[in-house]
Amino acid sequence: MAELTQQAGTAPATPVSRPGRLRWNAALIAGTVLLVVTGVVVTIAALTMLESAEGLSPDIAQPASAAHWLGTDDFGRDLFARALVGAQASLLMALAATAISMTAGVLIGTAIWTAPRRVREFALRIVEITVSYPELLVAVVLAAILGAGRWQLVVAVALANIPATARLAANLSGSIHQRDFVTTARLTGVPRRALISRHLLPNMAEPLLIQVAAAFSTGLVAMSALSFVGLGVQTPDYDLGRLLADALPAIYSRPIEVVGPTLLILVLSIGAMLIGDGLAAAADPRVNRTAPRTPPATTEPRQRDSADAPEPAESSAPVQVRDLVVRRADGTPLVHGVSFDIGRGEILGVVGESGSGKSLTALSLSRLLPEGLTAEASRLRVAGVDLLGRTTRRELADAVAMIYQDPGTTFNPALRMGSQLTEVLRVHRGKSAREAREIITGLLEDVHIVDPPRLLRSHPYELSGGMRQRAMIAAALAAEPSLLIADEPTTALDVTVAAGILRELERIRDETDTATLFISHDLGVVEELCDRVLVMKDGVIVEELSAEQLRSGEVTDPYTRMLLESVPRLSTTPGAGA
Ligand SMILES: Nc1ncnc2c1ncn2[C@@H]1O[C@H](COP(=O)(O)OP(=O)(O)OP(=O)(O)O)[C@@H](O)[C@H]1O
Repeated sequence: MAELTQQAGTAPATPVSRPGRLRWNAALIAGTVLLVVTGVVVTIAALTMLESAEGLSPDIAQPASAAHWLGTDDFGRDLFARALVGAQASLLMALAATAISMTAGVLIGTAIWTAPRRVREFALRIVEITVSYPELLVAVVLAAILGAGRWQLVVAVALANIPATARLAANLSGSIHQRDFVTTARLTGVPRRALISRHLLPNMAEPLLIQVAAAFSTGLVAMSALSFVGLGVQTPDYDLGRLLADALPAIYSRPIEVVGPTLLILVLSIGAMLIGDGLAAAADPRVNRTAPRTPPATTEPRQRDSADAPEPAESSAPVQVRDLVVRRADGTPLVHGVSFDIGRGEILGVVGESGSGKSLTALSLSRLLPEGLTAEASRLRVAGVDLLGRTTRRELADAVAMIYQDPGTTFNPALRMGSQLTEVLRVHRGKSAREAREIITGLLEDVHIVDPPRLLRSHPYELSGGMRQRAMIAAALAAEPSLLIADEPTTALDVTVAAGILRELERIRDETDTATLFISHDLGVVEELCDRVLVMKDGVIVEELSAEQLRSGEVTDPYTRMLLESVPRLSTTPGAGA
């Protein structure tokens, strides 16, 4: 098996998003140097030049000279020192406003995405409405309400900046929410706080850093503007805006008075903008890649009114599905009354063309139907858990585990594999981190990972597609699920790697009691792997076959026959195919 020899650290077969590694570029370096140098200079100035900046002296209204680089004002205060000290005040206020607006905005934005659907839609609308008002206008109104003063100014500008950050955070959460690793985390019952701190925030870091730079730059300019028009810092305090306002009356007679504050506003805001541009340029475009097929929602299937349906036959199978119907919000059925069982240690294949309802059937069993879709059935059970009633996250996690098509989206790119793979054991089984690592190491060995400790130390992007898919299988087995749903688990893998994954599924069938629902387009794979096969078309099961019937071509439905005929076969008969 080709991928077994591939160790962590080699090039991945299927690249996944790779957050966190900052790639420096000219804009980022220039912006950082500009801001850091200015920050250091103004901080030193605030500590050492306070007397020249604020002490009265007889040298009033002096022109620029070696002693006073920008001259002095009408009270004999050194304008260069005042500009530097004022810049420090502006810098600190802009940092405070940025910290407040970013914290509040990110909390609001991520909370919106973990809220119930109606609350979320309402909150998103409110955010959209508030974003439509220009920030500066909102800051002016708030500053007028709060009154003049340093902290009032900080609060006004911070509040005005919150909607933009909240919208960005909500949009980012929305897109990350749809990725498989978040779906998995929800399926395994990861608490909401951990979902936000472990899975959402680390994957939003890059765009949020860019937003920090933008919020700082616009905040600094807004504060300076408000102080300039008299709504911010008041005499005797001063910031850059206040210094500009003080210089205004003498703008024609002594224009040099505006030079210091103007230059410092420019330097600080350009520094922040360069950092923002640099971060945007450095951002790995793959970070925002989303390849979700199954947006999460814990839609609870409804008990179907089965007055005219026949009484379901008693069955001891761990997975029992009767009369499953999945509908759109407008009532249109997408899956029409599907029924099947899966026995212990049995692999049931589901085949059919794209859109035939395979995934929706599987997602009904894991309660992860996309929003807007509802499921009804007269029976929907996995290992005694009635999915038509109320179930806890833990019951669901014990009952069902999923392996997805694209191992590149299955794991959170920001976390090491060890932390993710042990999550279900720590969350559900109450295992200590050490116990969880031991168990998962054993499971990784079972799925033929050569060096489990090394894999546990790696980030997902350091692994090949085959290794990630094996790790996904190990994580799924950690929950000891009664039902394993494998939704086209080999589609994104090359043939050799795919063969290894199929062998793992066979091994699970042979060595455990786990029932497997194996979804595939590929009838060739299904006839090799599965014990039984359901053929779906337009949301209906058109035929159910044993693997033997499929192999020998004993099919009755024309659609199945057509699918069979489309499977390429190698003939070993001499002369055949010539
Ligand atoms: N969120 C949704 N809203 C509305 N219709 C949907 C939604 N998800 C799927 N459908 C529709 O339901 C039908 C069945 O989709 P499903 O994803 O189950 O098909 P599938 O057989 O798994 O296809 P594929 O092999 O391409 O994954 C399709 O017609 C699809 O367009």
